[in-house]
Amino acid sequence: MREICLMGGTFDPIHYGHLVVAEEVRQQFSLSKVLFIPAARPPHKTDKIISDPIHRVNMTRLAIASNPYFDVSTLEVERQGLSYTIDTVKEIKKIYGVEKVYFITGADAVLEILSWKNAEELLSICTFIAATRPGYDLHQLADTLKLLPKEVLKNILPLEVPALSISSSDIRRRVKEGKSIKYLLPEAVEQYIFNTKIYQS
Ligand SMILES: Nc1ncnc2c1ncn2[C@@H]1O[C@H](COP(=O)(O)OP(=O)(O)OP(=O)(O)O)[C@@H](O)[C@H]1O
Ligand SMILES: O=C(O)c1ccc[n+]([C@@H]2O[C@H](COP(=O)([O-])O)[C@@H](O)[C@H]2O)c1
Repeated sequence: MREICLMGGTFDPIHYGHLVVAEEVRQQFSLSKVLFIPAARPPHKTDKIISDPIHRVNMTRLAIASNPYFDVSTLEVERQGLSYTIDTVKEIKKIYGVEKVYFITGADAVLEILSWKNAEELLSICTFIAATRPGYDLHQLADTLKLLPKEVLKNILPLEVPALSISSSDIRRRVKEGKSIKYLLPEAVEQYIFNTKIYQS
């Protein structure tokens, strides 16, 4: 394998927004593997209450089970400290011996890329695929990205994906309010959420 694509996220829970983006990227870039990496401690969410990583890994495994190109890595869950992407990309390169690493982010996340740990180094060893999500159209994204330095810009590829207005926070809120979450995420994940009652307290 020469290239690998990573999809990092809190995945609390994973939903069809994540899955559609990953499948679209896999197809458009003809990739043989997309690795979903649940972040143990997402660096920009230290003030937020996040479900136990075990639950988020379990849900991610259930969600990707039917796609032979998708896999889950527990690398960040096993690592101590905050889940910095630079550390993950370096580790992945070592483990898989790949020449090229892609990292999928939503357009909202990529606009904050310069605040990530060692952003310049990260952008030199990894290509970011910035998927447009609802509210962030591609033209608006391109205009904003123009503000970034040229060296950074060449390693960020904006990509239009079928827009799904789904977010994990909305799903958690719906569960708390006793509303339906059907068709927002895979049925196995929906069952897991109801069996474990993770979002009900
Ligand atoms: N509906 C969506 N379409 C495209 N990208 C998405 C979508 N939802 C999340 N993403 C992207 O997937 C990555 C992981 O997202 P994350 O696990 O934080 O989910 P989230 O739905 O954004 O969660 P929350 O609502 O709790 O902030 C991020 O890069 C985010 O921008
Ligand atoms: O490395 C960083 O500094 C960094 C800062 C913010 C987010 N990230 C990563 O970006 C991915 C999406 O994060 P989030 O918080 O939107 O779920 C996840 O893999 C995080 O670990 C990484």
